[in-house]
Amino acid sequence: MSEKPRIALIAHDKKKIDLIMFVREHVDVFKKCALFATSTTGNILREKVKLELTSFKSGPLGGDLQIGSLVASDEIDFVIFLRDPLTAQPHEPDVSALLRVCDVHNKPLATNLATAEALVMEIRRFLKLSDVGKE
Ligand SMILES: O=C(CO)COP(=O)(O)O
Repeated sequence: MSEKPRIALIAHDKKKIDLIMFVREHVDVFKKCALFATSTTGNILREKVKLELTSFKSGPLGGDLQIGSLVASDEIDFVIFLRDPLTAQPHEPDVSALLRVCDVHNKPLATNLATAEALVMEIRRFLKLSDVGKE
């Protein structure tokens, strides 16, 4: 892992509120990381949590593939992708491609909140941050 963990944050529309609440809860961690996001997810996190992120195109317009490309070139360490398993996505092939490339390159990937919590615990340990002072 690089000195500053590099994390991609993505959420499908029905999961965006869950992601905002999750990121708020662990904002002390996320502030110490380099963050990447798809367009709408990034805009919402910037507005609601005041985080700095590098954002790419919206998922349906190729953003998942752009993030997948960073995973393939080892420019991302963790992916938190709260996907909506109950709604058909027009860009499902792109979603699958991103999940696949994470497996190909053995990148930690959380697709639900329970796993995202486990990933953040690991990042806290890496950053030597306790969870006592978290918001
Ligand atoms: O669709 C997405 C992931 O597949 C997310 O894209 P947005 O962040 O632009 O909504």
